[in-house]
Amino acid sequence: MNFLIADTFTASFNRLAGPDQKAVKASVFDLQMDPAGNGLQLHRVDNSKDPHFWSARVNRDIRLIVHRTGDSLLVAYVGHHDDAYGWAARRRIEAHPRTGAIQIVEVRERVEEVAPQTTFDFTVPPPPVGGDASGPPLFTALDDNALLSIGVPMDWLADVRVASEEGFFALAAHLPAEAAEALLEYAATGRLAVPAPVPADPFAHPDALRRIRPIADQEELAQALAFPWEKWGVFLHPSQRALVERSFSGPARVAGSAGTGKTIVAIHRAVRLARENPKARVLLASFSEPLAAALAKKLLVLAPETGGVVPRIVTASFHGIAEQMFQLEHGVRPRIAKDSVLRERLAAAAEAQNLKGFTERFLLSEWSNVIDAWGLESLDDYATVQRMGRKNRLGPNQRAHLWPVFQAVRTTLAAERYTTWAEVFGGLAAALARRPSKHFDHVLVDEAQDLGPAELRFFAALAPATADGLFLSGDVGQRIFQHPFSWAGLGVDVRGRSHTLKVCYRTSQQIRRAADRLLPTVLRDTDGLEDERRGIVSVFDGPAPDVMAFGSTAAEAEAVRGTVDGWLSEGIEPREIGLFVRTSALVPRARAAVAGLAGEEQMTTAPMSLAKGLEFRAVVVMACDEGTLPLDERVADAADEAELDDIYETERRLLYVACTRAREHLLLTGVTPTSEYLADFAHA
Ligand SMILES: Nc1ncnc2c1ncn2[C@@H]1O[C@H](COP(=O)(O)OP(=O)(O)OP(=O)(O)O)[C@@H](O)[C@H]1O
Repeated sequence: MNFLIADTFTASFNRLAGPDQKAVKASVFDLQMDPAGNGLQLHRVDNSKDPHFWSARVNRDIRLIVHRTGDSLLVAYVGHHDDAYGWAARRRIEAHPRTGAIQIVEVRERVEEVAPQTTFDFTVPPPPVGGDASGPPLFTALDDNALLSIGVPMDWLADVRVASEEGFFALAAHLPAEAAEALLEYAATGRLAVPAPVPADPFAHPDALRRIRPIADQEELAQALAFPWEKWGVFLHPSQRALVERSFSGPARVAGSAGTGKTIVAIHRAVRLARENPKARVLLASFSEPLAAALAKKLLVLAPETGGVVPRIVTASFHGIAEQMFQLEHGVRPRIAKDSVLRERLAAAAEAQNLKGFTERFLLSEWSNVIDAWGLESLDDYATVQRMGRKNRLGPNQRAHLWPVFQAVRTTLAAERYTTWAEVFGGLAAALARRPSKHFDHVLVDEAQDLGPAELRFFAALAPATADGLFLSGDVGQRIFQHPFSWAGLGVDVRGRSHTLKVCYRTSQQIRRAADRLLPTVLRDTDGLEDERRGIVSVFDGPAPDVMAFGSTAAEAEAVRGTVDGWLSEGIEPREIGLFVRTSALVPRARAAVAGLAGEEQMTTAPMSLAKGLEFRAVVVMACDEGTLPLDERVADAADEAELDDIYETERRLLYVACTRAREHLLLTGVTPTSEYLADFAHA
């Protein structure tokens, strides 16, 4: 007997109160042990169009809906008595006649009963569902054949044909996800997804697996029920699953814009690799300590069993793992020169060498991004380095003037036993590359777009040069800390092994679409890999983001406070609210706006650079003022037009990262004159 659970079950289970959940768990475990359902008073749901629905009694009020066919038992839904029966009455579970994937189809006639015919009422979606008197139909060019090929159920063909842009999301909620996504992608790009081949077993279809998962044993069932709100723990998009399961002969990369589940893929992949080889040691690294801690927490969702694979999966920040490896190599921790030390040594060296015409900020940036990042050791190296991303054309004379300053700083730092992160990464890379035996069997790196050259070398040296040795996930559109450089040039060639995720799970369609306007539709990295961002779709919709400009910071604070207060009264928890500003110095402006609101201390207020990897139900991006975004000091330091372009681009990306942390609500505010980016953001 195949025992399966559907995402509709975990979602409904998640909505129940604690004691009911406990009772449901016990019943589901019983059912797994004894699929005949003895003791659960199984009986057929007779007012359903589908004769295979049965209900099981959990307690006086709660009913479990299961679907029995041949030798399969699918746990489909759970709810209070009437709700559970009503759900089953409005559903059929069947293989789609064209794609062959098992679908949970909402029966069309019943939906009409739920949303009765209205003549002209915008509060209830006017039937046909998704149609809208004010907008032209979106899919008239697609005939039944085309609609069936992407998995639109027969019941819904007529509705899709008349759906307008405004009404589409009302309709999408009734469609199987693969059909809704394919239609959204078509609306954005004019391209229709190519259907997957029809498998012999309808439950094995990739689109069926995203909503229905076979459960092999009690352990898997326990895992599936332990964290029902973490849907990703059980149900993956077919494109995510493919990247989790696939074996790559060399370094591989998953790309995709914000919220497409790159981190989720990396975590699943780490667990898959650790499970497959009981001896494998796996490293799962991310940009910062908080992000590494978040990875560790998510790992427990996939592998909650004690013992098991988790102890063999090391989660660490980039710096954290480098520090550990450094200690192993040298027996001491590295003494890292902070920026303040570097700034001071650079200023001293510049004065000693009588260097004129370069700002302190430029010297630090040139040191960090060129001299130190690439480990340059001579004027010859400096004269020929490509200065990728620092496109300014420093002539040979300027470089010759600058070099003695940098050389003096190197000497001073060495004498003081200081080192830098780039030196630590570079030194370790050189040492580890020579080792035949590696510390880890698989290295997975999240937020890889912000790896510097020395860091990339380090991770490449840490990973074995075998299949599935190195896996990187990241989004070029979110690169905010590093200048671009060629990965292939450093031996990490992911061409042919790079895949882009296109379904956004985090951010509503409205917010994502607005944020996407901040970036070009196609991003190309230095190795020529293209990231096409037009066909991205979000799986849910919500209110459009708001953009507001004010005459003073006081007026801005008042409006932000009003909006946040509104969110709180809607039931959004304070910890689900984030306020971001361009710099740390502006954080007090955000704090002042929420001062005195209930739970203000639980709200995140931070500079945008710390927003990466996080997510909130509601986000405010404040202080988007002219001079702040892009940041005047950075702009003033640009050596030429090309470098200015680069600064404008990274500043845009910072805003993109901050905005895409929002799931449902987003507000952008500034004091007039506001940041020029707000206009890009607001224009449709
Ligand atoms: N298959 C899935 N089912 C349900 N939710 C998912 C799925 N995949 C991802 N998510 C959710 O989508 C959100 C974004 O996922 P994740 O953080 O992995 O995206 P990301 O691509 O790494 O984002 P970013 O680039 O912005 O850091 C998370 O809340 C995650 O739980």
